[in-house]
Amino acid sequence: MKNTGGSSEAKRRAGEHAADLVEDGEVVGLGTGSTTAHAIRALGRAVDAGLDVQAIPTSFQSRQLALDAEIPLTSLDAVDGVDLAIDGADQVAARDDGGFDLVKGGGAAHAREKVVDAAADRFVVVADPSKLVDPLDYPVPVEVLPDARPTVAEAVRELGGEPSLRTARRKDGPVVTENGNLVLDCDFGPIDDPATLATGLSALPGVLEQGLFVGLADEVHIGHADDVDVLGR
Ligand SMILES: O=C[C@H](O)[C@H](O)[C@H](O)COP(=O)(O)O
Repeated sequence: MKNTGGSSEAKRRAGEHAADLVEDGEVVGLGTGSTTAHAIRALGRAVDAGLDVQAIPTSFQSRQLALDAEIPLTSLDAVDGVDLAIDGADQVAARDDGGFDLVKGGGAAHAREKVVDAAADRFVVVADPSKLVDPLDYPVPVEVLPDARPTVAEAVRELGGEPSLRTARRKDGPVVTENGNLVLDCDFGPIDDPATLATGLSALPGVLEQGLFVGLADEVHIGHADDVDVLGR
């Protein structure tokens, strides 16, 4: 379930701005989605011009874009760390401590994204202005083992949410993630305490990963028609 708001020009500016942060010799995490795609293409142009980087993709889509752009690929088990991760978001809310909370997973890639984004020394979110909200109120994607769908759905209701199984547009049946699991989009209405909700969802047996990224992001680059705002520390 994608947050499809925002202009592609704003997304392009945000993505290209973040790609400019990448320095020679760095290991870069490549998020997933339409905004990050602009960053990947821009990084590909920089590689073509001589920049030396290794990238870790977070999905089939970002891997394919990186291959098309001829960006050298690596994996978490082959590097000492990740210098920078660039990733999109379905919603972004500023925190009182200067950080950010996100809802991610509109493309069902949030499990691998969270692993790579959390491993990065610097995690930069790229987004258009429609993604900035207060508070978060986007349905939280919860990736579940197929057998656990009914029990997790019941537990989500007990936490105050309304789960709905994500279905595919061009297939009869559910979306199956790249990890072989299902996705429950869980509508909690306004999320006043993302940290507590994230802890509750992550603790449910059968949940592989949920789409609340609490306090992980270091910066948010918001693209506009003609410039980019950088929010964060
Ligand atoms: O699973 C997908 C990801 O979390 C995306 O980063 C998120 O849905 C934002 O995508 P977009 O930039 O296309 O709005």
